[in-house]
Amino acid sequence: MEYHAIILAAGQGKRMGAGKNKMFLNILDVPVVIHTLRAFEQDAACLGITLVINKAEQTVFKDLLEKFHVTKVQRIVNGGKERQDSVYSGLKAVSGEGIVLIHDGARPFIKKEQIADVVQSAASTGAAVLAVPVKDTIKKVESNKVIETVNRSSLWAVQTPQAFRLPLILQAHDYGRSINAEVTDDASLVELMGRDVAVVKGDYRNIKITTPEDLFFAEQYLRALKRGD
Ligand SMILES: Nc1ccn([C@@H]2O[C@H](COP(=O)(O)OP(=O)(O)OP(=O)(O)O)[C@@H](O)[C@H]2O)c(=O)n1
Ligand SMILES: C[C@](O)(CO)[C@H](O)COP(=O)(O)O
Repeated sequence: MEYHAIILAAGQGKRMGAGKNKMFLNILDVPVVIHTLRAFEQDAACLGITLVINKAEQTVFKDLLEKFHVTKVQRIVNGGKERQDSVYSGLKAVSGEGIVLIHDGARPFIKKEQIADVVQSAASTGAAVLAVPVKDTIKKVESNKVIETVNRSSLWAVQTPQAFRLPLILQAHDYGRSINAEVTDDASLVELMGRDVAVVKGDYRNIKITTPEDLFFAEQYLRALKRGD
């Protein structure tokens, strides 16, 4: 099932503390965002990529795309203040009625098989997310004190890609803006409209590079892959 990919790379990387957009940080000499883009570059089902970046970083990104021979980026659009705004900017640039896949540039280890699974699910249900069951005990905490231990049996950690029929996710983002909803993922907006979102089992290795520790683990993981562990 073919799809169009919107790749988000317009954050500031504040939690990484690198003083720059973490998309430019290297994992084994290749920038995070290039690792991510390669997953879609090498997927024949990907019809094209809309890359969402900060306007001020356009030249740097274009140089990286050329240096690493990324050819599927059809358009580059300016990001927004929040992730939600950046997604909206990307959605407005995509046309058609097919499946659109929204993915964090900060998740470089997505695999073609997982992409195919979530796209296939969205094609039949309209909206689908990758997720993995939570492994830790989750507690609500206030002022360094446990308020509640949450029943873990139905908790899943949601990832990206999230895939949608384009008209549905556009409608959901417009609805979210009409009610000033502030969400941290796109499926939340579909849920706010009372529509179902399918969950597709993902992979724990599809981590989001957020803090320095993630970069360390990413490098070790990639070394192991190269060794064939
Ligand atoms: N205004 C924003 C914020 C985030 N992102 C992208 O959304 C993905 C997930 O966001 P996150 O991991 O939070 O990245 P940052 O916002 O850069 O991180 P931080 O919150 O630590 O600043 C990243 O690929 C990031 O580049 C984006 O395109 N536009
Ligand atoms: C979309 C997401 O990756 C799903 O887990 C997550 O919500 C992004 O959160 P962030 O704070 O913008 O990284």
